[in-house]
Amino acid sequence: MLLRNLCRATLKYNIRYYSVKSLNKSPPKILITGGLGQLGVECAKYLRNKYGRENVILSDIIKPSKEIINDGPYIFVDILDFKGLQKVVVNHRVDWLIHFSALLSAIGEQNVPLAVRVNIEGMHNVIELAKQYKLRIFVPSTIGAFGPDSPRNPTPNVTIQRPRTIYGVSKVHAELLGEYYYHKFGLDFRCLRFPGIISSDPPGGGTTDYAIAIFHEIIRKGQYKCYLNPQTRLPMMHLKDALRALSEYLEVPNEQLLRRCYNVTAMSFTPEELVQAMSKHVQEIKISYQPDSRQEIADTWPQVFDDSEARRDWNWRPEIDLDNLVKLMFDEVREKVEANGYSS
Ligand SMILES: NC(=O)C1=CN([C@@H]2O[C@H](COP(=O)(O)OP(=O)(O)OC[C@H]3O[C@@H](n4cnc5c(N)ncnc54)[C@H](O)[C@@H]3O)[C@@H](O)[C@H]2O)C=CC1
Ligand SMILES: CC(=O)[C@H](N)C(=O)O
Repeated sequence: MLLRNLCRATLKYNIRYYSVKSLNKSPPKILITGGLGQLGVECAKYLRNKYGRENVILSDIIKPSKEIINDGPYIFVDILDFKGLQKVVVNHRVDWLIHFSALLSAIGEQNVPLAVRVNIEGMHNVIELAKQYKLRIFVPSTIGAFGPDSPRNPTPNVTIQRPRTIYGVSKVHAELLGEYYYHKFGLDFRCLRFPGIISSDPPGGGTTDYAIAIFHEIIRKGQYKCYLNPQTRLPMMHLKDALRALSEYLEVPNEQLLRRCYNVTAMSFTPEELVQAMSKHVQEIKISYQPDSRQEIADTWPQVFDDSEARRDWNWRPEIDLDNLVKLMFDEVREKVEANGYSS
């Protein structure tokens, strides 16, 4: 089954790749903002494989490691500096902008003024820039763009959105602004609402982070104190599926898209179910539960995400289920922990 899915994905990928080549189009020049976070580094690797090393420029306001520099082009870009952004787009002849810079849900609640600046003012800058230079712009949204008034199981693509975090508010603002610029100015705005993304890299301060931290803590110490209740169900996806979704979505012809914002997901699980799946790989897991302020956020978010519109319009299909995710995470995190040592 997995093999069949992989073959189907490879075939699809090749067809798309061939279609770009056969039209004799040169690959797009892509700029990723906020690129040194959980998603950006792997996203750059993924897209460099597809479009060429020099065509994907990673940027952030953080000093990069040697590995980042060796991987491909990296530059300083502060999304709050409009002139600086203009200079980069002009000098590097950017075609596509992938806008990752943001403060996530939990960290955003700790510094609301900064979240307003980065998530809302930053969005104003990049969207104006994309309009001025006719860029294709991708902005990720999130399950956090929904709130207590939204249907939670399942949460459809179009429904009530009344989030209670500044992160969610800023993402609804980004979705609406993007759709407005699309209708008003013809801007090629594309947005996927992601669930919690799981990978071995450190997450940026979200509500779904437990599902990453638990692997690091169990491998290092054999125990984990979870900040969510055992029955808190949230939609999730492995990073590999998220990057494939992003990359496939960016290549869909405009006329095929009936929306500019799509829900995508792969699975939903609770901490309890995750522990159960993990227990097939380790002898003993000591887990305790001590809910904190993130529980209140999780209680307002979707439990099951309905991504049927993405499946219908551009054939979105996740490939990694819970058991595969757990296996991948054990392999990836073990490798990291062994490379960096067990104490932290
Ligand atoms: N990780 C997840 O589970 C999900 C992520 N997303 C979205 O995907 C995007 C990327 O997420 P992550 O990589 O997890 O976030 P992250 O928090 O790991 O990385 C965000 C990056 O933004 C950068 N940044 C902050 N202020 C900046 C500024 N003024 N100029 C330029 N860069 C700045 C930070 O240095 C950081 O490297 C975000 O927009 C997030 O909302 C959406 C749903 C799920
Ligand atoms: C789901 C997200 O957007 C993020 N991981 C968060 O928990 O804030």
